[in-house]
Amino acid sequence: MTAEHASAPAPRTSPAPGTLVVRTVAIDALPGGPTALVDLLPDAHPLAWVRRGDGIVGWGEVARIESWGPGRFADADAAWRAVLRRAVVRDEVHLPGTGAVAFGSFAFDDAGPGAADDAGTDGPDVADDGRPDGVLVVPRVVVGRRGGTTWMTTFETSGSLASPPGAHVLPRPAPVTSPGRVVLRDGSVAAQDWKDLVAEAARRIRAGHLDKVVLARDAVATTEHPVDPRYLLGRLAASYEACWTFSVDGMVGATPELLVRSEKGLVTSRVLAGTIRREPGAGAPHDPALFLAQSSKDLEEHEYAVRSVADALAPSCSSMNVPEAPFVLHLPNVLHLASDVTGVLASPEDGPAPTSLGLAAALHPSAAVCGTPTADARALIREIEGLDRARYAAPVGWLGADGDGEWGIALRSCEILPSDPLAVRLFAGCGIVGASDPDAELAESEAKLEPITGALGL
Ligand SMILES: C=C(O[C@H]1C=CC=C(C(=O)O)[C@@H]1O)C(=O)O
Repeated sequence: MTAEHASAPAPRTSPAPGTLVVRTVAIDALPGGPTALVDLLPDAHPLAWVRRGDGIVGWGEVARIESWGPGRFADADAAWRAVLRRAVVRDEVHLPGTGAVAFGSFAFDDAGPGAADDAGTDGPDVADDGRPDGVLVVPRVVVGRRGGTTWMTTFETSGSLASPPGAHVLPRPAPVTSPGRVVLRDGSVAAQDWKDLVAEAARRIRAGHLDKVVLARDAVATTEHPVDPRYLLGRLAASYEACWTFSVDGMVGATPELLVRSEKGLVTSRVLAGTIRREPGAGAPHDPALFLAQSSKDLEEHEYAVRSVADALAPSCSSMNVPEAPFVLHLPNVLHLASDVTGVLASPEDGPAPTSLGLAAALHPSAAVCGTPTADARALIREIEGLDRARYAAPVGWLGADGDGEWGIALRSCEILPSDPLAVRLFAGCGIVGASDPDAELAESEAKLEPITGALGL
């Protein structure tokens, strides 16, 4: 069913769906290591969803689905199913990520391009570029690996299943290029001014207007040479193995937060909120993990995030497991409080179960990136943040033909601006509660920028 929204343009599939011939075959094992898949990617528009060396990468584009506004998820989901109705698929491997898949990236906000400009944003001109609020890219070639199995999927608009996959031989991509000298500057809101926003948000929370809000900031990196996304991907995949390294339509990053995975009826979400820097400097606690696990401010932030995920998943699940206490996730830059929420997808009597993208839509925006209550937090973000979040903090991932898939929250990420290949916009946000300290939050946001600044060579 296509969602209808008066102000948003209708979704678009280009080229218009014809018959798609999809074929997956097993191929020889790749070398081991976390970058084996991303090392295959060509420089133009690489697609990636990789963790610990497994996952899928893709290139080329056989179809693109674009959607806008509040219906961006449902419209994209419906358009994907329309593509699949005309697809002929032969899958000789049958693993998650084999057969027909599309890579997707969505905007954080419902309001569409320009929303933050109305709030007086003074950043780079990225909002009114006419870009869609959601995109699903159907590649020409996918290579995937899971456990010991490696496969290739080809997508063709002509040909037959009898013919061998057109690109059975793995490509030898052009050498990865360095961005050269990189200069980082403040984005929409100067770092020092951002602390005032944090103080204002904490004041409103203490005054009882809301419980929690996540405030984000951006920074802009300008580079000497055009940014080769693979330069970032290789470094992120090697350094942040516990994260999902992604690249979809110019959005590149390594997120530690899995919004939802739906696989054969099992739903999983890794919820993160509550953070301590790895090297917080003088006066730091002797054992940061213990400090974090006992920090009432961080436990409060975390509890809101877990609750929002559990509440959003509950209507779609017949049973759920919500851990009583979080564990501490260790990353090279920060430690997080983390909870893995799992559920069994219910089979509704009145129609199909939601796809992974439908579940992502129900979960977005969780309290890990927005706040509690959601509507109040969103309103405060729009009022004071002064930032067009674009696709930061929104679902990014992949969707399969059976609706299974994985969607991360696009954190620890950057947007390679289509309008300027020498500019990259980086994002980081922090959960604010009544006890939040502006200096500590600014330092935390700097630590959250590190995956991308490090990948850029800064
Ligand atoms: C919003 C971000 O992180 C979220 C995820 C983990 C921990 C968070 C925190 O402790 O504030 C944030 O909720 C970000 O990295 O930009």
